[in-house]
Amino acid sequence: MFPAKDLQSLAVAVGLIVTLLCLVSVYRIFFHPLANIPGPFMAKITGEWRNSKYRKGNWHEDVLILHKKYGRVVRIAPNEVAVVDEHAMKNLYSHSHNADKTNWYDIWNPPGGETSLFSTTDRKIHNFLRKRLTQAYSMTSILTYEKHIQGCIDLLLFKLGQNTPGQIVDMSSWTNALAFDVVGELAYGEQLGHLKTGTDVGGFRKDIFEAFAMLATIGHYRIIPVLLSSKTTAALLPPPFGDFLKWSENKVKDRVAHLDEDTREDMLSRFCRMKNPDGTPVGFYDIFNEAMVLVGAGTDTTSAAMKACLYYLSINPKDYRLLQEEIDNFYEENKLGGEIMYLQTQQLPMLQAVIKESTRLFPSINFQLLRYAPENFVIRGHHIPAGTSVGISPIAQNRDPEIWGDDADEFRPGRWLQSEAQSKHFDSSTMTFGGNGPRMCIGKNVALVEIYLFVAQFIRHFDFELPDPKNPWRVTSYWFSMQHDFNLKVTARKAGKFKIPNVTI
Ligand code: HEM
Repeated sequence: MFPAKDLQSLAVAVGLIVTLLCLVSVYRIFFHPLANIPGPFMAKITGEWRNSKYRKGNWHEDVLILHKKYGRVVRIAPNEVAVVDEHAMKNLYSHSHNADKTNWYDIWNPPGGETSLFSTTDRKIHNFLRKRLTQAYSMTSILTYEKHIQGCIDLLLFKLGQNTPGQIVDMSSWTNALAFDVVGELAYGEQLGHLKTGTDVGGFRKDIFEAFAMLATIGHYRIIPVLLSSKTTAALLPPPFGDFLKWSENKVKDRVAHLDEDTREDMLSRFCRMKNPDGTPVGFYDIFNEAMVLVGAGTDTTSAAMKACLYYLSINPKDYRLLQEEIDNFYEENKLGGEIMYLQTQQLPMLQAVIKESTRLFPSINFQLLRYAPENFVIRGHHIPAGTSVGISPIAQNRDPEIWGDDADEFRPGRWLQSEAQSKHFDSSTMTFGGNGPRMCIGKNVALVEIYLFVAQFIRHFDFELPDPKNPWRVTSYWFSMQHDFNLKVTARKAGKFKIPNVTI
Protein backbone atom coordinates (compact mmCIF):
# COMPACT_ATOMS: atom_id res chain seq x y z
CA MET A 1 0.00 0.00 0.00
CA PHE A 2 1.19 3.52 -0.79
CA PRO A 3 1.07 6.11 2.00
CA ALA A 4 -1.80 8.62 1.53
CA LYS A 5 0.72 11.47 1.03
CA ASP A 6 2.32 9.68 -1.91
CA LEU A 7 -1.06 8.96 -3.45
CA GLN A 8 -1.94 12.62 -3.10
CA SER A 9 1.32 13.68 -4.88
CA LEU A 10 0.66 11.15 -7.61
CA ALA A 11 -2.87 12.50 -8.12
CA VAL A 12 -1.49 16.05 -8.34
CA ALA A 13 1.16 14.98 -10.89
CA VAL A 14 -1.41 13.14 -13.02
CA GLY A 15 -3.74 16.14 -12.76
CA LEU A 16 -0.98 18.47 -13.92
CA ILE A 17 -0.10 16.25 -16.86
CA VAL A 18 -3.75 15.94 -17.92
CA THR A 19 -4.23 19.72 -17.63
CA LEU A 20 -1.08 20.32 -19.68
CA LEU A 21 -2.22 17.89 -22.38
CA CYS A 22 -5.62 19.58 -22.48
CA LEU A 23 -4.02 23.01 -22.80
CA VAL A 24 -1.69 21.83 -25.59
CA SER A 25 -4.65 20.22 -27.38
CA VAL A 26 -6.77 23.36 -27.09
CA TYR A 27 -3.87 25.42 -28.42
CA ARG A 28 -3.29 23.04 -31.34
CA ILE A 29 -6.99 22.90 -32.26
CA PHE A 30 -7.88 26.59 -31.94
CA PHE A 31 -4.82 28.83 -31.74
CA HIS A 32 -2.02 27.09 -33.66
CA PRO A 33 -0.96 28.87 -36.91
CA LEU A 34 -2.26 25.79 -38.79
CA ALA A 35 -5.59 25.78 -36.90
CA ASN A 36 -7.57 26.81 -39.98
CA ILE A 37 -6.20 24.09 -42.22
CA PRO A 38 -8.69 21.24 -42.64
CA GLY A 39 -7.80 17.70 -41.64
CA PRO A 40 -8.79 14.77 -39.41
CA PHE A 41 -9.59 15.97 -35.88
CA MET A 42 -7.04 13.75 -34.11
CA ALA A 43 -4.30 14.84 -36.52
CA LYS A 44 -4.63 18.39 -35.18
CA ILE A 45 -3.79 17.14 -31.68
CA THR A 46 -1.17 14.44 -32.15
CA GLY A 47 1.31 13.09 -34.70
CA GLU A 48 0.11 9.61 -33.69
CA TRP A 49 -2.74 9.92 -36.19
CA ARG A 50 -0.23 10.08 -39.07
CA ASN A 51 2.15 7.56 -37.47
CA SER A 52 -0.58 4.97 -37.02
CA LYS A 53 -1.66 5.41 -40.65
CA TYR A 54 1.93 4.94 -41.81
CA ARG A 55 2.26 1.78 -39.73
CA LYS A 56 -0.81 0.28 -41.44
CA GLY A 57 1.08 0.37 -44.74
CA ASN A 58 -1.85 1.64 -46.81
CA TRP A 59 -0.72 5.23 -47.37
CA HIS A 60 -0.91 4.92 -51.20
CA GLU A 61 -4.71 4.73 -50.78
CA ASP A 62 -5.12 6.66 -47.53
CA VAL A 63 -3.49 9.80 -48.92
CA LEU A 64 -5.81 9.81 -51.95
CA ILE A 65 -8.88 9.43 -49.72
CA LEU A 66 -7.54 12.16 -47.44
CA HIS A 67 -7.19 14.72 -50.25
CA LYS A 68 -10.59 13.77 -51.71
CA LYS A 69 -12.18 14.39 -48.33
CA TYR A 70 -10.31 17.48 -47.10
CA GLY A 71 -8.97 19.11 -50.25
CA ARG A 72 -5.53 20.00 -51.54
CA VAL A 73 -4.09 21.31 -48.28
CA VAL A 74 -4.56 18.96 -45.33
CA ARG A 75 -3.16 19.08 -41.81
CA ILE A 76 -2.02 15.52 -41.07
CA ALA A 77 -0.14 16.22 -37.82
CA PRO A 78 0.02 19.21 -35.47
CA ASN A 79 2.92 20.69 -37.46
CA GLU A 80 2.64 18.90 -40.81
CA VAL A 81 0.67 19.67 -43.93
CA ALA A 82 0.07 17.38 -46.92
CA VAL A 83 -0.38 19.19 -50.20
CA VAL A 84 -1.35 18.59 -53.81
CA ASP A 85 -0.55 21.61 -55.92
CA GLU A 86 1.64 22.30 -58.92
CA HIS A 87 2.82 25.68 -57.64
CA ALA A 88 3.73 24.14 -54.26
CA MET A 89 5.57 21.34 -56.05
CA LYS A 90 7.76 23.87 -57.85
CA ASN A 91 8.30 25.82 -54.62
CA LEU A 92 9.36 22.79 -52.62
CA TYR A 93 11.24 20.58 -55.07
CA SER A 94 12.52 22.59 -58.03
CA HIS A 95 16.00 23.98 -58.70
CA SER A 96 14.89 27.58 -58.40
CA HIS A 97 13.24 27.23 -54.99
CA ASN A 98 14.37 24.02 -53.31
CA ALA A 99 13.25 23.84 -49.68
CA ASP A 100 15.30 21.92 -47.09
CA LYS A 101 14.51 18.33 -46.12
CA THR A 102 13.09 18.03 -42.58
CA ASN A 103 14.69 16.13 -39.70
CA TRP A 104 12.49 13.09 -40.50
CA TYR A 105 15.34 12.13 -42.85
CA ASP A 106 17.74 11.74 -39.87
CA ILE A 107 16.46 8.19 -39.45
CA TRP A 108 18.20 7.29 -42.75
CA ASN A 109 21.63 8.47 -41.62
CA PRO A 110 24.14 5.63 -41.48
CA PRO A 111 24.48 4.64 -37.78
CA GLY A 112 27.16 6.40 -35.74
CA GLY A 113 26.61 10.04 -36.64
CA GLU A 114 27.52 9.91 -40.33
CA THR A 115 25.37 11.25 -43.10
CA SER A 116 24.57 10.34 -46.70
CA LEU A 117 23.46 11.92 -49.95
CA PHE A 118 19.85 10.86 -49.37
CA SER A 119 19.59 11.70 -45.68
CA THR A 120 21.61 14.86 -45.23
CA THR A 121 19.53 17.94 -44.48
CA ASP A 122 22.52 20.26 -44.84
CA ARG A 123 22.53 22.06 -48.16
CA LYS A 124 26.31 22.53 -48.35
CA ILE A 125 27.09 18.90 -47.54
CA HIS A 126 24.44 17.78 -50.00
CA ASN A 127 25.83 19.96 -52.81
CA PHE A 128 29.27 18.51 -52.25
CA LEU A 129 28.13 14.87 -52.08
CA ARG A 130 25.84 15.21 -55.07
CA LYS A 131 28.52 16.85 -57.22
CA ARG A 132 31.06 14.15 -56.59
CA LEU A 133 28.55 11.47 -57.57
CA THR A 134 27.24 13.18 -60.69
CA GLN A 135 29.60 11.39 -63.03
CA ALA A 136 28.96 7.91 -61.63
CA TYR A 137 25.20 8.41 -62.12
CA SER A 138 25.31 10.23 -65.47
CA MET A 139 23.59 8.57 -68.42
CA THR A 140 26.93 8.37 -70.24
CA SER A 141 28.37 6.32 -67.39
CA ILE A 142 25.27 4.17 -66.96
CA LEU A 143 25.42 3.22 -70.62
CA THR A 144 28.93 1.90 -70.08
CA TYR A 145 27.44 -0.45 -67.46
CA GLU A 146 24.50 -1.40 -69.71
CA LYS A 147 26.13 -4.74 -70.58
CA HIS A 148 26.08 -5.74 -66.92
CA ILE A 149 22.38 -4.89 -66.68
CA GLN A 150 21.71 -6.76 -69.94
CA GLY A 151 23.50 -9.84 -68.56
CA CYS A 152 20.98 -9.97 -65.70
CA ILE A 153 18.00 -9.51 -68.01
CA ASP A 154 19.33 -12.28 -70.30
CA LEU A 155 19.40 -14.61 -67.32
CA LEU A 156 15.88 -13.67 -66.27
CA LEU A 157 14.50 -14.21 -69.79
CA PHE A 158 16.32 -17.52 -70.01
CA LYS A 159 14.92 -18.69 -66.66
CA LEU A 160 11.37 -17.68 -67.56
CA GLY A 161 11.77 -19.31 -70.96
CA GLN A 162 12.36 -22.68 -69.27
CA ASN A 163 8.89 -22.65 -67.72
CA THR A 164 6.06 -24.59 -69.26
CA PRO A 165 3.73 -22.46 -71.41
CA GLY A 166 1.07 -20.72 -69.32
CA GLN A 167 2.89 -21.36 -66.07
CA ILE A 168 1.92 -19.00 -63.26
CA VAL A 169 4.93 -17.01 -62.17
CA ASP A 170 5.32 -14.65 -59.21
CA MET A 171 6.73 -11.60 -60.97
CA SER A 172 7.20 -9.77 -57.63
CA SER A 173 9.89 -12.23 -56.82
CA TRP A 174 11.51 -12.27 -60.29
CA THR A 175 11.61 -8.48 -60.79
CA ASN A 176 13.01 -8.13 -57.28
CA ALA A 177 15.65 -10.74 -58.04
CA LEU A 178 16.53 -8.85 -61.22
CA ALA A 179 16.87 -5.53 -59.38
CA PHE A 180 19.12 -7.12 -56.72
CA ASP A 181 21.38 -8.82 -59.21
CA VAL A 182 21.71 -5.59 -61.20
CA VAL A 183 22.73 -3.76 -58.04
CA GLY A 184 25.14 -6.61 -57.33
CA GLU A 185 26.76 -6.02 -60.72
CA LEU A 186 26.98 -2.25 -60.18
CA ALA A 187 27.92 -2.12 -56.52
CA TYR A 188 29.80 -5.36 -55.86
CA GLY A 189 31.08 -6.30 -59.30
CA GLU A 190 28.99 -9.46 -59.69
CA GLN A 191 25.46 -10.82 -59.67
CA LEU A 192 24.26 -11.89 -56.24
CA GLY A 193 22.71 -15.20 -57.29
CA HIS A 194 19.05 -14.21 -56.89
CA LEU A 195 18.24 -14.94 -60.54
CA LYS A 196 20.49 -17.95 -60.81
CA THR A 197 18.96 -19.70 -57.80
CA GLY A 198 15.50 -18.17 -58.05
CA THR A 199 15.70 -17.48 -54.31
CA ASP A 200 16.22 -14.59 -51.90
CA VAL A 201 19.88 -15.38 -51.23
CA GLY A 202 20.73 -15.01 -47.53
CA GLY A 203 17.21 -13.64 -46.90
CA PHE A 204 18.70 -10.21 -47.63
CA ARG A 205 15.76 -8.95 -49.69
CA LYS A 206 13.42 -9.73 -46.83
CA ASP A 207 15.78 -8.17 -44.24
CA ILE A 208 16.14 -4.98 -46.27
CA PHE A 209 12.40 -4.70 -46.93
CA GLU A 210 11.64 -5.12 -43.22
CA ALA A 211 14.34 -2.65 -42.19
CA PHE A 212 12.92 -0.03 -44.56
CA ALA A 213 9.39 -0.61 -43.31
CA MET A 214 10.56 -0.20 -39.72
CA LEU A 215 12.75 2.88 -40.29
CA ALA A 216 10.17 4.67 -42.43
CA THR A 217 7.49 4.29 -39.78
CA ILE A 218 9.61 5.26 -36.74
CA GLY A 219 11.29 8.29 -38.31
CA HIS A 220 8.86 10.67 -36.62
CA TYR A 221 9.84 9.48 -33.12
CA ARG A 222 12.75 11.84 -32.57
CA ILE A 223 14.40 9.70 -29.90
CA ILE A 224 15.27 6.91 -32.36
CA PRO A 225 17.49 8.91 -34.77
CA VAL A 226 19.12 10.51 -31.72
CA LEU A 227 19.97 7.06 -30.30
CA LEU A 228 21.22 5.89 -33.69
CA SER A 229 23.43 8.93 -34.14
CA SER A 230 25.76 7.77 -31.34
CA LYS A 231 27.97 4.74 -31.97
CA THR A 232 27.53 3.59 -28.34
CA THR A 233 23.73 3.63 -28.24
CA ALA A 234 23.44 2.42 -31.86
CA ALA A 235 25.46 -0.66 -30.85
CA LEU A 236 22.83 -1.50 -28.19
CA LEU A 237 20.01 -1.66 -30.75
CA PRO A 238 19.48 -4.70 -32.98
CA PRO A 239 21.20 -4.18 -36.37
CA PRO A 240 18.36 -3.06 -38.67
CA PHE A 241 19.51 -4.95 -41.77
CA GLY A 242 20.31 -8.31 -40.13
CA ASP A 243 23.51 -9.86 -41.51
CA PHE A 244 23.35 -7.81 -44.67
CA LEU A 245 25.49 -4.88 -43.45
CA LYS A 246 28.39 -7.13 -42.43
CA TRP A 247 28.12 -9.17 -45.64
CA SER A 248 28.08 -6.00 -47.73
CA GLU A 249 31.04 -4.51 -45.84
CA ASN A 250 33.13 -7.62 -46.53
CA LYS A 251 32.15 -7.63 -50.19
CA VAL A 252 33.12 -3.98 -50.68
CA LYS A 253 36.37 -4.50 -48.70
CA ASP A 254 37.27 -7.38 -50.96
CA ARG A 255 36.63 -5.35 -54.09
CA VAL A 256 38.58 -2.34 -52.79
CA ALA A 257 41.51 -4.58 -51.81
CA HIS A 258 41.80 -5.92 -55.37
CA LEU A 259 41.21 -2.65 -57.15
CA ASP A 260 44.72 -2.44 -58.64
CA GLU A 261 44.35 -5.65 -60.59
CA ASP A 262 40.67 -4.98 -61.41
CA THR A 263 39.95 -3.20 -64.71
CA ARG A 264 36.18 -3.52 -64.51
CA GLU A 265 34.20 -0.25 -64.84
CA ASP A 266 31.06 -0.04 -62.74
CA MET A 267 29.60 2.21 -60.10
CA LEU A 268 31.81 0.92 -57.30
CA SER A 269 34.95 1.54 -59.33
CA ARG A 270 33.77 5.15 -59.73
CA PHE A 271 32.92 5.49 -56.02
CA CYS A 272 36.50 4.39 -55.29
CA ARG A 273 37.81 7.37 -57.26
CA MET A 274 35.82 9.92 -55.20
CA LYS A 275 37.74 12.63 -53.36
CA ASN A 276 37.34 14.48 -50.04
CA PRO A 277 36.91 18.29 -50.11
CA ASP A 278 40.70 18.64 -49.64
CA GLY A 279 41.38 16.44 -52.69
CA THR A 280 42.51 13.34 -50.76
CA PRO A 281 40.96 9.96 -51.70
CA VAL A 282 37.83 9.09 -49.71
CA GLY A 283 37.94 6.51 -46.94
CA PHE A 284 36.43 3.03 -47.00
CA TYR A 285 33.13 4.00 -45.35
CA ASP A 286 32.38 6.70 -47.94
CA ILE A 287 32.61 4.02 -50.62
CA PHE A 288 30.68 1.51 -48.55
CA ASN A 289 27.87 4.02 -47.82
CA GLU A 290 27.40 4.70 -51.53
CA ALA A 291 27.16 0.97 -52.24
CA MET A 292 24.50 0.74 -49.53
CA VAL A 293 22.55 3.63 -51.08
CA LEU A 294 22.49 1.71 -54.35
CA VAL A 295 21.06 -1.34 -52.63
CA GLY A 296 18.62 0.59 -50.44
CA ALA A 297 17.33 3.10 -52.97
CA GLY A 298 17.77 1.22 -56.22
CA THR A 299 16.17 -2.19 -55.80
CA ASP A 300 12.58 -2.21 -54.50
CA THR A 301 11.90 1.11 -56.27
CA THR A 302 12.92 -0.25 -59.66
CA SER A 303 11.18 -3.58 -59.31
CA ALA A 304 7.96 -1.79 -58.25
CA ALA A 305 8.11 0.26 -61.46
CA MET A 306 8.60 -2.86 -63.62
CA LYS A 307 5.63 -4.55 -61.98
CA ALA A 308 3.48 -1.45 -62.46
CA CYS A 309 4.14 -1.56 -66.23
CA LEU A 310 3.22 -5.25 -66.53
CA TYR A 311 0.14 -4.80 -64.40
CA TYR A 312 -1.32 -1.85 -66.34
CA LEU A 313 -0.64 -3.62 -69.64
CA SER A 314 -2.32 -6.79 -68.47
CA ILE A 315 -5.54 -4.92 -67.64
CA ASN A 316 -5.40 -2.79 -70.82
CA PRO A 317 -5.14 -5.34 -73.66
CA LYS A 318 -5.47 -2.72 -76.42
CA ASP A 319 -2.43 -0.80 -75.23
CA TYR A 320 -0.59 -4.06 -74.61
CA ARG A 321 -1.17 -5.13 -78.22
CA LEU A 322 -0.12 -1.75 -79.60
CA LEU A 323 3.09 -1.85 -77.58
CA GLN A 324 3.93 -5.40 -78.56
CA GLU A 325 3.44 -4.48 -82.21
CA GLU A 326 5.68 -1.44 -81.85
CA ILE A 327 8.44 -3.54 -80.29
CA ASP A 328 8.13 -6.39 -82.82
CA ASN A 329 8.24 -3.92 -85.71
CA PHE A 330 11.37 -2.34 -84.32
CA TYR A 331 13.17 -5.67 -83.96
CA GLU A 332 12.15 -6.71 -87.46
CA GLU A 333 12.68 -3.44 -89.33
CA ASN A 334 16.11 -3.07 -87.78
CA LYS A 335 16.88 -6.80 -88.15
CA LEU A 336 18.10 -6.93 -84.56
CA GLY A 337 20.31 -9.97 -84.09
CA GLY A 338 20.54 -9.46 -80.33
CA GLU A 339 18.43 -7.60 -77.82
CA ILE A 340 17.22 -4.01 -78.14
CA MET A 341 19.52 -1.53 -76.39
CA TYR A 342 18.56 1.42 -74.18
CA LEU A 343 19.18 4.15 -76.75
CA GLN A 344 17.07 2.20 -79.26
CA THR A 345 14.19 1.97 -76.78
CA GLN A 346 14.10 5.76 -76.84
CA GLN A 347 12.84 5.56 -80.43
CA LEU A 348 9.68 3.76 -79.29
CA PRO A 349 6.99 6.31 -78.38
CA MET A 350 4.43 3.80 -77.11
CA LEU A 351 7.01 2.16 -74.84
CA GLN A 352 7.90 5.54 -73.36
CA ALA A 353 4.24 6.45 -72.92
CA VAL A 354 3.44 3.14 -71.19
CA ILE A 355 6.36 3.41 -68.78
CA LYS A 356 5.63 7.05 -67.92
CA GLU A 357 1.92 6.39 -67.48
CA SER A 358 2.42 3.27 -65.34
CA THR A 359 4.91 4.97 -63.03
CA ARG A 360 2.65 8.03 -62.85
CA LEU A 361 -0.26 5.94 -61.59
CA PHE A 362 1.92 3.76 -59.38
CA PRO A 363 5.01 5.69 -58.23
CA SER A 364 7.39 3.58 -56.17
CA ILE A 365 7.62 6.06 -53.25
CA ASN A 366 4.43 7.39 -51.72
CA PHE A 367 5.05 8.71 -48.22
CA GLN A 368 5.14 12.51 -47.94
CA LEU A 369 8.46 13.93 -49.25
CA LEU A 370 8.91 16.31 -46.35
CA ARG A 371 10.41 19.78 -46.61
CA TYR A 372 10.44 22.83 -44.31
CA ALA A 373 8.10 25.46 -45.72
CA PRO A 374 10.05 28.42 -47.10
CA GLU A 375 9.26 32.06 -46.19
CA ASN A 376 5.99 33.49 -47.56
CA PHE A 377 4.64 30.10 -48.55
CA VAL A 378 0.99 30.45 -49.54
CA ILE A 379 -0.94 27.56 -51.08
CA ARG A 380 -4.49 28.00 -52.28
CA GLY A 381 -5.01 30.90 -49.90
CA HIS A 382 -3.49 29.09 -46.90
CA HIS A 383 -0.45 30.78 -45.44
CA ILE A 384 1.93 28.09 -44.17
CA PRO A 385 4.42 29.51 -41.68
CA ALA A 386 8.11 29.07 -42.56
CA GLY A 387 9.54 25.97 -40.89
CA THR A 388 6.30 23.94 -40.98
CA SER A 389 6.77 20.41 -42.35
CA VAL A 390 5.12 20.30 -45.75
CA GLY A 391 5.10 17.34 -48.10
CA ILE A 392 3.67 16.05 -51.31
CA SER A 393 2.96 12.37 -51.80
CA PRO A 394 3.96 11.43 -55.37
CA ILE A 395 0.82 9.34 -55.95
CA ALA A 396 -1.46 12.22 -54.92
CA GLN A 397 0.33 14.78 -57.10
CA ASN A 398 0.51 12.36 -60.03
CA ARG A 399 -3.28 12.05 -60.03
CA ASP A 400 -4.15 15.74 -59.80
CA PRO A 401 -7.02 16.34 -62.28
CA GLU A 402 -5.89 19.95 -62.77
CA ILE A 403 -2.73 18.62 -64.43
CA TRP A 404 -3.78 15.28 -65.86
CA GLY A 405 -7.45 15.91 -66.59
CA ASP A 406 -10.64 14.31 -65.31
CA ASP A 407 -9.33 10.89 -66.29
CA ALA A 408 -6.30 11.32 -64.01
CA ASP A 409 -7.00 7.97 -62.30
CA GLU A 410 -7.15 6.11 -65.60
CA PHE A 411 -4.35 4.40 -67.51
CA ARG A 412 -4.19 6.30 -70.78
CA PRO A 413 -0.69 6.24 -72.31
CA GLY A 414 -2.06 8.27 -75.22
CA ARG A 415 -2.00 11.38 -73.02
CA TRP A 416 1.81 11.37 -73.40
CA LEU A 417 1.56 11.22 -77.19
CA GLN A 418 -0.64 14.25 -77.87
CA SER A 419 2.09 16.81 -78.49
CA GLU A 420 5.68 17.44 -77.54
CA ALA A 421 4.75 20.53 -75.52
CA GLN A 422 2.09 18.63 -73.54
CA SER A 423 4.43 15.74 -72.88
CA LYS A 424 7.15 18.15 -71.67
CA HIS A 425 4.67 19.76 -69.31
CA PHE A 426 3.69 16.34 -67.96
CA ASP A 427 7.35 15.42 -67.51
CA SER A 428 7.92 18.51 -65.40
CA SER A 429 4.73 17.90 -63.38
CA THR A 430 5.27 14.30 -62.38
CA MET A 431 6.52 13.54 -58.88
CA THR A 432 7.56 9.93 -59.50
CA PHE A 433 11.27 10.72 -59.16
CA GLY A 434 10.81 13.49 -56.57
CA GLY A 435 10.39 16.48 -58.89
CA ASN A 436 13.10 18.09 -60.97
CA GLY A 437 15.32 19.82 -58.43
CA PRO A 438 18.58 19.16 -56.61
CA ARG A 439 17.05 16.45 -54.35
CA MET A 440 15.39 14.56 -57.19
CA CYS A 441 16.34 10.92 -57.65
CA ILE A 442 20.00 10.67 -58.61
CA GLY A 443 19.49 7.03 -59.64
CA LYS A 444 16.82 7.83 -62.22
CA ASN A 445 19.13 6.93 -65.12
CA VAL A 446 20.00 3.54 -63.61
CA ALA A 447 16.32 2.85 -63.05
CA LEU A 448 15.30 3.94 -66.55
CA VAL A 449 17.88 1.80 -68.33
CA GLU A 450 16.80 -1.22 -66.30
CA ILE A 451 13.06 -0.62 -66.72
CA TYR A 452 13.16 0.16 -70.46
CA LEU A 453 15.33 -2.85 -71.27
CA PHE A 454 13.29 -5.19 -69.11
CA VAL A 455 9.84 -4.09 -70.32
CA ALA A 456 10.79 -4.06 -74.02
CA GLN A 457 12.50 -7.45 -73.91
CA PHE A 458 9.96 -9.17 -71.69
CA ILE A 459 7.16 -8.09 -74.03
CA ARG A 460 9.15 -9.18 -77.05
CA HIS A 461 9.68 -12.68 -75.69
CA PHE A 462 6.58 -13.43 -73.63
CA ASP A 463 2.81 -13.19 -73.64
CA PHE A 464 1.28 -12.72 -70.24
CA GLU A 465 -2.04 -12.30 -68.48
CA LEU A 466 -3.37 -12.03 -64.95
CA PRO A 467 -4.65 -15.44 -63.78
CA ASP A 468 -6.87 -13.76 -61.20
CA PRO A 469 -7.72 -10.20 -62.32
CA LYS A 470 -9.78 -9.60 -59.16
CA ASN A 471 -6.68 -10.18 -56.98
CA PRO A 472 -3.78 -8.95 -59.08
CA TRP A 473 -1.46 -8.20 -56.16
CA ARG A 474 -1.22 -7.05 -52.56
CA VAL A 475 0.34 -3.63 -52.00
CA THR A 476 2.04 -2.36 -48.85
CA SER A 477 3.45 1.16 -48.50
CA TYR A 478 6.23 1.82 -46.03
CA TRP A 479 7.98 4.69 -47.82
CA PHE A 480 8.23 2.38 -50.85
CA SER A 481 4.98 1.02 -52.24
CA MET A 482 5.58 -2.66 -52.91
CA GLN A 483 3.40 -5.08 -54.80
CA HIS A 484 3.53 -8.61 -53.40
CA ASP A 485 2.21 -11.86 -54.90
CA PHE A 486 1.99 -10.41 -58.38
CA ASN A 487 1.19 -13.59 -60.30
CA LEU A 488 1.20 -13.65 -64.08
CA LYS A 489 0.46 -16.46 -66.48
CA VAL A 490 3.52 -16.34 -68.72
CA THR A 491 4.04 -18.05 -72.09
CA ALA A 492 7.16 -17.80 -74.24
CA ARG A 493 6.26 -16.58 -77.72
CA LYS A 494 6.93 -19.03 -80.56
CA ALA A 495 10.60 -19.89 -81.08
CA GLY A 496 12.51 -18.58 -84.11
CA LYS A 497 12.29 -14.85 -84.40
CA PHE A 498 11.53 -14.54 -80.66
CA LYS A 499 14.74 -16.28 -79.69
CA ILE A 500 15.33 -16.06 -75.94
CA PRO A 501 18.99 -15.46 -75.02
CA ASN A 502 20.90 -18.63 -74.30
CA VAL A 503 22.74 -18.30 -71.02
CA THR A 504 25.22 -20.64 -69.40
CA ILE A 505 24.67 -20.90 -65.68
C1 HEM B 1 11.80 3.59 -60.39
C2 HEM B 1 12.82 3.73 -59.60
C3 HEM B 1 13.00 4.87 -58.64
C4 HEM B 1 12.09 5.77 -58.16
C5 HEM B 1 10.60 5.87 -58.49
C6 HEM B 1 12.80 6.66 -57.28
C7 HEM B 1 12.22 7.74 -56.61
C8 HEM B 1 12.92 8.66 -55.86
C9 HEM B 1 12.32 9.79 -55.20
C10 HEM B 1 10.83 10.13 -55.20
C11 HEM B 1 13.31 10.46 -54.56
C12 HEM B 1 13.16 11.72 -53.72
C13 HEM B 1 13.03 11.34 -52.27
C14 HEM B 1 12.87 12.50 -51.33
O1 HEM B 1 12.80 13.65 -51.72
O2 HEM B 1 12.78 12.20 -50.16
C15 HEM B 1 14.54 9.75 -54.80
C16 HEM B 1 15.77 10.12 -54.31
C17 HEM B 1 16.90 9.36 -54.44
N1 HEM B 1 17.03 8.18 -55.16
FE1 HEM B 1 15.60 7.28 -56.28
N2 HEM B 1 14.10 6.28 -57.22
C18 HEM B 1 14.27 5.19 -58.04
C19 HEM B 1 15.43 4.50 -58.28
C20 HEM B 1 16.65 4.81 -57.73
C21 HEM B 1 17.88 4.11 -58.00
C22 HEM B 1 18.03 2.96 -59.00
C23 HEM B 1 18.83 4.67 -57.21
C24 HEM B 1 20.29 4.35 -57.08
C25 HEM B 1 20.94 3.65 -57.93
C26 HEM B 1 18.21 5.75 -56.46
C27 HEM B 1 18.85 6.59 -55.56
C28 HEM B 1 18.30 7.72 -55.01
C29 HEM B 1 19.05 8.64 -54.15
C30 HEM B 1 20.49 8.49 -53.71
C31 HEM B 1 18.17 9.67 -53.81
C32 HEM B 1 18.47 10.90 -52.95
C33 HEM B 1 18.98 12.01 -53.86
C34 HEM B 1 19.34 13.29 -53.14
O3 HEM B 1 18.81 13.58 -52.06
O4 HEM B 1 20.17 14.03 -53.71
N3 HEM B 1 16.89 5.80 -56.80
N4 HEM B 1 14.27 8.65 -55.60
